[in-house]
Amino acid sequence: MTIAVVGVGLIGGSLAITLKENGFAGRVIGVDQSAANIDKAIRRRLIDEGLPLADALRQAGLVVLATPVDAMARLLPETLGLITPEQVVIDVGSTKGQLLEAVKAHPNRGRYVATHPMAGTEFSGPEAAVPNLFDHKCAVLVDVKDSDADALELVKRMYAGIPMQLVELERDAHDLHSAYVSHISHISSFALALTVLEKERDEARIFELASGGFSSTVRLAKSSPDMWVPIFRQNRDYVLDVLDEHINQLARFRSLLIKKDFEAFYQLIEQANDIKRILK
Ligand SMILES: NC(=O)c1ccc[n+]([C@@H]2O[C@H](COP(=O)([O-])OP(=O)(O)OC[C@H]3O[C@@H](n4cnc5c(N)ncnc54)[C@H](O)[C@@H]3O)[C@@H](O)[C@H]2O)c1
Ligand SMILES: O=C(O)C(=O)C[C@]1(C(=O)O)C=C[C@@H](O)C=C1
Repeated sequence: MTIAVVGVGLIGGSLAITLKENGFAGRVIGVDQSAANIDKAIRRRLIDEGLPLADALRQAGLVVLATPVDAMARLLPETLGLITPEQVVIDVGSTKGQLLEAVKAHPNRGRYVATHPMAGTEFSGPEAAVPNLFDHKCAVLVDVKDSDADALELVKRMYAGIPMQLVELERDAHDLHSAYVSHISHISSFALALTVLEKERDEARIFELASGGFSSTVRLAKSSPDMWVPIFRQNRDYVLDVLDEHINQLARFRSLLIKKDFEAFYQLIEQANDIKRILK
């Protein structure tokens, strides 16, 4: 099968190379607003060639939208307007509500399957793409009742073959749980990086003293604003909901420190340790 990947960055590039290596894709055409990224993707053999969207759509059985989510909201209706009834379109975006709203009445809505592979890194662009990124992670399929049965079957086969575990969610549940489990961690890490950069003016000390603790909690702060600002714009309400709770929790630690109530501090850490039950 020929696949068109629109947005040949970390996720589009990683999916392209994964599907070529496992034989699902015979040929991958890249589409990207950045000619430099197309060149890099060809040089890294993530894609076979680069073409404009309309040309790529004439050849691809499956189209993967892998741009930031704001660009997707424009590209998805355009792409659905250009395909035949045999072609299938998916997106890999981190938010779903606005995207699904944008195509709810589209005559080709059934050819589209909304997906979210729950795997990634803090890096972006084709240089960051790797083949094993998705192995044994979870792929969320959203509002599957609105997709044609054959389109859904193809997309399930694609993800299951990687292999990934499939989870089905409605759009609101997807955006709420993504805010709670994924999006808040990024704000927390951006804020931590800003905190340390503000307080520790001696950058050499950051480099010397940073060990696993700081590095692991600040890793996500390296993530690109090009990807994350559109996510926060689209998922603002659920992110605000969980951010308020996060600020409350920070305030609890602050208040106990001020009161020198280290017994309660101990209990709070024990409560936090409960996360070990879920994530080993
Ligand atoms: N990074 C992650 O951890 C992760 C994980 C799962 C899903 N996602 C989602 O995957 C999508 C891509 O993220 P990424 O990390 O691969 O980003 P990226 O920055 O690595 O790649 C995005 C690519 O899209 C291109 N692009 C941007 N606007 C375009 C447009 N209008 N037309 C054509 N190309 C365009 C860019 O030039 C770039 O090559 C996002 O929607 C993101 O929410 C990201
Ligand atoms: O591990 C990372 O670096 C990620 O940011 C991946 C991550 C996440 O786990 O929050 C980020 C956004 C996605 O939509 C899915 C996965």
